[in-house]
Amino acid sequence: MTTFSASDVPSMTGRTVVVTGANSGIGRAAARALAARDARVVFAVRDLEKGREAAAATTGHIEVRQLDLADLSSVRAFAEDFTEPVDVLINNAGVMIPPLSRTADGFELQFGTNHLGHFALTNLLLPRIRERVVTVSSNGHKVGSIDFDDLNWERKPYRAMAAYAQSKLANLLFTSALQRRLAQVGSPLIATAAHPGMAATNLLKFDGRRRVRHLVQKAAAGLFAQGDDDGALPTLYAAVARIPGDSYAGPSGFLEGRGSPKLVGRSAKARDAEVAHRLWEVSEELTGVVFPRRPLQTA
Ligand SMILES: NC(=O)c1ccc[n+]([C@@H]2O[C@H](COP(=O)([O-])OP(=O)(O)OC[C@H]3O[C@@H](n4cnc5c(N)ncnc54)[C@H](O)[C@@H]3O)[C@@H](O)[C@H]2O)c1
Repeated sequence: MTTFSASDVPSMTGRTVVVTGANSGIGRAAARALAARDARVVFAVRDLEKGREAAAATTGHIEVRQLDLADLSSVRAFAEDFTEPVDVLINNAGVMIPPLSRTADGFELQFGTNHLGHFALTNLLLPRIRERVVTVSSNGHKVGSIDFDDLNWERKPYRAMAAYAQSKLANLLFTSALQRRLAQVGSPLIATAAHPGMAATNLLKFDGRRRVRHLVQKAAAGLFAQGDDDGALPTLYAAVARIPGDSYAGPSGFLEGRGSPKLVGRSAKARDAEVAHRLWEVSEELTGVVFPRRPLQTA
């Protein structure tokens, strides 16, 4: 079995890594580890103030830039301002089981933020990406399915957990479809994915509106969850290890938490190439952002 810890991250001197949601949790821990290996790390954050606070507490070459994944105009503005090369993009930011709410463009918040925001960001940055795109999914993808008839919960009663699971399944389908497209155009870039197991981050923050569910989650997190640094290891592994495109990294320890990261399996639904292709096409329509026609890095 491979063993991998933050000290196995190679020197990142001269490399730029963009981490969405780098002000908190797993993203922050991954960003810290990459900065410690001399990467220039761009904190792509919704709240500039929180981003600056997190950056001030991080040693290394950090830049903070505003990005609201729940607003496509913000995603476009971020990508337009970003004219320099990006070696690794880490699509980490996420929201989990909020009450029904919508993005600026009217998408259900979890599908819109976790999937569509990152879909648009990745495709807009792709001509400047040199190595890989890492997208953070979840074990929760295993109970997810993609409801093409009602992706945004406009017709059926809202079930926040099912919407989270759909968005995390979408993260894996996106990774596979992206990898396929990259290979088709002869690009050496790779798309990988990761999940942290369970980590005690702000994602599990107590929300008075869902008292019982959150108390159960808090208890589970207290018993089983890892800290942010351990939770970030699969992300780091997916970002730097010599692994093939479309790899999915997760933890190997007890209850899939703790322990060295390794490549892990995914649900049958996450391996469905037809669904991945259809989701890609629908995501292009919904966001108005397409796989770039401009030349990508080629082998
Ligand atoms: N913590 C866990 O146990 C766990 C388990 C499985 C998967 N994950 C995944 O890990 C990733 C990181 O989550 P975390 O646990 O570190 O939680 P976290 O709440 O600590 O971090 C989430 C980050 O996403 C950012 N974010 C949310 N909405 C945004 C938006 N509209 N625009 C820009 N940034 C936005 C937040 O500001 C925050 O920085 C998520 O994708 C989550 O689904 C976490």
